[in-house]
Amino acid sequence: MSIDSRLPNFRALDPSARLDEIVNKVGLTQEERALIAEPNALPLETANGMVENVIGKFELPYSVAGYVQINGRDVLVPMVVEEPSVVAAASFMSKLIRDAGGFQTSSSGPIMRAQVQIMGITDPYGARHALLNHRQEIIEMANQRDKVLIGLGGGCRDIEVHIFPDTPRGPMVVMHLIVDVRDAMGANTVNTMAETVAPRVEEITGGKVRLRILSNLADLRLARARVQIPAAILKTDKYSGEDVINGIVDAYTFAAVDPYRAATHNKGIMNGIDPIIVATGNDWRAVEAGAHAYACRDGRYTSLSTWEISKEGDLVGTIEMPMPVGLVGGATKTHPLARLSLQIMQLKSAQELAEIAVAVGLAQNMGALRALATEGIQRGHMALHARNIAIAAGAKGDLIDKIAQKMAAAKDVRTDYAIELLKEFQ
Ligand SMILES: CC(C)(COP(=O)([O-])OP(=O)([O-])OC[C@H]1O[C@@H](n2cnc3c(N)ncnc32)[C@H](O)[C@@H]1OP(=O)([O-])[O-])[C@@H](O)C(=O)NCCC(=O)NCCSC(=O)C[C@@](C)(O)CC(=O)[O-]
Ligand SMILES: NC(=O)C1=CN([C@@H]2O[C@H](COP(=O)(O)OP(=O)(O)OC[C@H]3O[C@@H](n4cnc5c(N)ncnc54)[C@H](OP(=O)(O)O)[C@@H]3O)[C@@H](O)[C@H]2O)C=CC1
Repeated sequence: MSIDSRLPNFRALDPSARLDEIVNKVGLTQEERALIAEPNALPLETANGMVENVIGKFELPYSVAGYVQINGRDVLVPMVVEEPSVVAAASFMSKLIRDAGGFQTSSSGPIMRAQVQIMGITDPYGARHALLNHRQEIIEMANQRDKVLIGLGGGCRDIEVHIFPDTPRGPMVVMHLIVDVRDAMGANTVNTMAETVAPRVEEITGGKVRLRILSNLADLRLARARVQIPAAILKTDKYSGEDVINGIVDAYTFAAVDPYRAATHNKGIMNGIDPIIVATGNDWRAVEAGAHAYACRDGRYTSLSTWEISKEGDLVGTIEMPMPVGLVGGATKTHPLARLSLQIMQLKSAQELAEIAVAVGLAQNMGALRALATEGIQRGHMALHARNIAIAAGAKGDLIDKIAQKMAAAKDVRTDYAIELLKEFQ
């Protein structure tokens, strides 16, 4: 079913009316609606089965970003995040990008690496060749364990052997299993394979296998997004489109050359990505680890995105990064709201989810750079953060927005001012 991801006036509705709009657009049932609306989406019994030492549940806001259009397909994007202005910026930039034709995305196959560390070897180059001579046998052995994955067209595809000839503990050989994990994130899948082949690896090399674990530097599982936006779409009351474009490209260049800035720039990208990873029950630590390791792959930490100016003078943004996410496995099927998030996005494959995540990451990056390079981050962000401050100061009901608006208008968003205003209004 194709949907319309535009959400005009959505922000003006109350949460229940917003939910009705999403239910209607996506065609959710009343039972599914109730899961989002009611406070017990994740039963304690399920939570207790997910992790250890559970004493309760910790809730976060569940939002939907609008206007996202990817390769011509409209997608409503669920986001779970505690930080104000993230969802607003994702929607706003997706709206501008949509007017310019939307996101173009692509991805590599869902390929993960597992590492098998081999110690106690005096002839690491000889061991490498021995392992490569047994390549087919090792692949077949790895594939014996997971019939479901093989049935789905996945499985171990290849091996690589890396050598560290001179470590403080002597020569180290590291064999990689290169595994197509289909629609899973794949950690458990590849870890099982690595443990399965380890005894044979010891026989082949005469060494001692130590670690058998996936690598979170998922550099064979890349997702990409590209946008091209004419200056006319970017102009504001105070800035010409050319000013905005030059500001964004200068801001990107700062991140490209300076790791202190790149860390913040990439945090802005992850502002768009992490909330989708959380909303779908995926492993955000794995995504974060992969992102930052990839940002440093040439030995110098740099930007995960690029911003350039096309021949026509348009702004061109791109992003390419690891995106190890699944539609099955982990908590994706255990957490009822994670299942619903996948349904809201109407996903058919993990690669589609990966592409949506990086597209929203790119939009989020554009939102932050656009604000930073023009009026500054505080106007838009602090106006929304003011509601948090008002709540922290003790405001309830209508007073939250009243106090937040007053602080934003005065450009003075502080808890002590909020407390002062609360006393005035009460
Ligand atoms: C915050 C905005 C979007 C306001 O921007 P604005 O110009 O006030 O927005 P607007 O009122 O003209 O609305 C435009 C659209 O934005 C959306 N929108 C606007 N407001 C809302 C809202 N309340 N609730 C829901 N949606 C909202 C909404 O889609 C709306 O269109 P509509 O659907 O109404 O036709 C803008 O100022 C912005 O994009 N700022 C950047 C915010 C940002 O990056 N936040 C991240 C937190 S800061 C950080 O952690 C990262 C950083 C900055 O350090 C990274 C870095 O340094 O690179
Ligand atoms: N360093 C890290 O990042 C680590 C992360 N983890 C955790 O591992 C979990 C993810 O592991 P993962 O292997 O994805 O999870 P699971 O083991 O839960 O699920 C993967 C399994 O699902 C089955 N499956 C069913 N349908 C499909 C399909 N369409 N595509 C692929 N597989 C399918 C497969 O076989 P079958 O049915 O036979 O199982 C596959 O092995 C996360 O919770 C993560 O936090 C764990 C260790 C380390």
